[in-house]
Amino acid sequence: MSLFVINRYLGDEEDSSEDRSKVLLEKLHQQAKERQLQIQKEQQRVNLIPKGQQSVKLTPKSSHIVAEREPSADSTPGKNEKEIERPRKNKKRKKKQDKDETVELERPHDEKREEEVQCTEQVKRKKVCRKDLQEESLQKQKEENLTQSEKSMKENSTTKANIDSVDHSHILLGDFEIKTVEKVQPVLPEWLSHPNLVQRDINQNLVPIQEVPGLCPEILKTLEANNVKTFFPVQAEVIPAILESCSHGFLLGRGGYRPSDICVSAPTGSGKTLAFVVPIVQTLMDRVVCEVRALVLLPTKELAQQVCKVFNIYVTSTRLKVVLLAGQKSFTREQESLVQKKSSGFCSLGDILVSTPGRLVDHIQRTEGFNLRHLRFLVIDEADRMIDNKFQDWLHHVTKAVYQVKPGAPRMLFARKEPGIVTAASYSQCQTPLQKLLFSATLTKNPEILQPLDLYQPRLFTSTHNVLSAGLEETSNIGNCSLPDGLTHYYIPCNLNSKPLILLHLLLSLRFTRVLCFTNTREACHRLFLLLQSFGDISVAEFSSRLSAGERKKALKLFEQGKLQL
Ligand SMILES: Nc1ncnc2c1ncn2[C@@H]1O[C@H](COP(=O)(O)OP(=O)(O)OP(=O)(O)O)[C@@H](O)[C@H]1O
Repeated sequence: MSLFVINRYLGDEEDSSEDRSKVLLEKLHQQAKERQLQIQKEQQRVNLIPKGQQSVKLTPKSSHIVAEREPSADSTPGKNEKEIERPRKNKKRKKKQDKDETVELERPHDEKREEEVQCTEQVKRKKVCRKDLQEESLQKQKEENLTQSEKSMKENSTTKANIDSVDHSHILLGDFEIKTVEKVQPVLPEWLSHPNLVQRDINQNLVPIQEVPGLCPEILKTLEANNVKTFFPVQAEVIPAILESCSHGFLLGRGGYRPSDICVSAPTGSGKTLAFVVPIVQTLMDRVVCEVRALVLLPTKELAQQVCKVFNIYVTSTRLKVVLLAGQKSFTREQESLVQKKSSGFCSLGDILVSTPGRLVDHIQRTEGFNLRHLRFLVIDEADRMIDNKFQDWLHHVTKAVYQVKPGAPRMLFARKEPGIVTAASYSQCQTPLQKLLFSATLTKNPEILQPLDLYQPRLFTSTHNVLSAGLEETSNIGNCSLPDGLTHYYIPCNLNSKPLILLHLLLSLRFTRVLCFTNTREACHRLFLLLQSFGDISVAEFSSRLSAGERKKALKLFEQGKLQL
């Protein structure tokens, strides 16, 4: 086989005998010898080149050393690797050179020194020469690159202006193009950039309650009984929108579809509370079984109490029950007002829950039989504060409780499934929808902050939109806030120390009455209270979480009665 390969290599493909193969092997040997001789000749030719010429030759670093250094007596094998590589013929010449050097050592010192100086100068010159050559070749390379890039830049007219600014001291690698990049503009989702605009002036844009579509006679009667004859603009817009999403009852969305979530941004005193109380009461008033179907969350006990009071007024002519979970009562008493244990199991005692987030999470975790599986409305009042990081935990617990399946229970009609990707199959499945209603005086327009709420096709109603649109006048906005009518604000620039004195001046000299003064911490509130109380001339009370619920209630009552100045 190997012989066959050799034959092929030599261009002879004929089958051969043993003699023939011997001849071929000899041929091979002959060829190898010739090649070796050629190499030796070449090496000899290289060694015979004069030293001056060797230094001009641009060789790799290691060979520079050989060219620059004269062979010395103390040279170590490591230093003269190249010399070892030379053919043996050179050895004789080397020995001769070594002899010369020993003779050199015996020469007078000055002579030697002079030669050394000459030698170093020579080496320096050689180095400079080599450097010049290197620079020349680099320059050539640069020029070539530049001409190439200039050519391509000429072709591209858009970058022509930038050619002058090119730094010619650098080698250009490849083609380049300098473009001015447009600044990225933030884009709001459609529902935030194009909200439903609501008139701001509540005095001039009142709508008679009979003109608002969708209200049932019972509710109209209750409204009139409570001296509400007209709706404020935000109520006239929001109430019909919520009622429309419940036109097929609370068990199904309109047309069987999941209703849109609703966000309302309107100033303090614009009547937001009634905007969700009225439609919720009307939608749930015909319910058969008592289950928690509406949950209203507020950031503080007092606000929860206030909203609970309004609900209680509007449910009087219905079977609906409202439960307050805000820590006003002991936890056990709240549990008793929430669920009842019967022989058939636990049953809910409330249709509408008004709660603070912390207390609600406590009940979700610790109250046996309490569930949110039938929840239809989730109202988040003071939404900006509620979606603040401090309160974020409640959202996770509420969502978990809403989509929790009763252990061991058979799959019921309208049973709820956690929403996923919208498909034809998920749309055709009947289930009780959960609608989120967000209310705030200063609702954020930052979609990133609203994202955790997972709003479904939301609609925004706002009276704080600062774009001239739909024939509405531009509102008097401060950022995304707007001042309620009849409120004027002033500010007094002062240093920290003079603040209590200025307050005292307003109370004593200008005789301010029924003043609410806000501080940023409860400690600051307590300090200010002690300071003002020590003057004795003004009736002042403290109102913060330092006090018990009873003490706070008492202070609020005195303030309502006008018995407190501050
Ligand atoms: N249609 C109405 N007619 C007469 N009074 C109303 C009407 N709607 C609300 N009010 C009264 O206006 C006052 C302010 O209403 P409400 O507390 O609902 O405002 P709000 O927008 O919720 O304010 P906040 O942002 O402070 O919660 C309340 O005293 C309420 O009774």
